[in-house]
Amino acid sequence: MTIISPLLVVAAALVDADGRVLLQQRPPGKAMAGLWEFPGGKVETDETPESALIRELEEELGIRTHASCLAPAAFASEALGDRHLLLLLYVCRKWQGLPQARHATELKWARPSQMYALEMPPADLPLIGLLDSLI
Ligand SMILES: Nc1nc2c([nH]c(=O)n2[C@@H]2O[C@H](COP(=O)(O)OP(=O)(O)OP(=O)(O)O)[C@@H](O)[C@H]2O)c(=O)[nH]1
Repeated sequence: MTIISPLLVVAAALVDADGRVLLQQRPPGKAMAGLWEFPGGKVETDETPESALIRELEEELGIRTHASCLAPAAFASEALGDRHLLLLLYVCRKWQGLPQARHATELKWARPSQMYALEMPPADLPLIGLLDSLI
């Protein structure tokens, strides 16, 4: 039997006062370039999922938040090349700073209903409806 090692990724649905969610566009040169995704990234050794997400939000957007502001919301489980992606999605409504695209090509605020018209990674598609029922 082949053991597929899971790739643990954390991501945030940052929700604004109008119920819109921040998406970022993956830059050229990265896998899935051009697709719109939730900010986040891989959980590194010795990190908790929450500390990894706090680090990624600071690196990618220049915003600061706290573990108490990260509400576990949904997860996705999807084959990704020779790995298996486990993506943990948190809802976050409270952060400090104005999100800036430090790594992404562009940022966009979108309601879940608008996400169906955007190109997003396959793992994210089941998350859209779940998010819609949560925010
Ligand atoms: N951040 C994020 N990653 C996602 C989403 N959906 C999804 O399939 N992924 C996948 O999860 C993996 C996250 O890796 P990444 O490359 O963004 O992570 P990272 O910031 O640690 O990048 P690095 O490897 O350049 O250091 C990628 O394979 C990415 O395609 C999503 O909504 N947000």
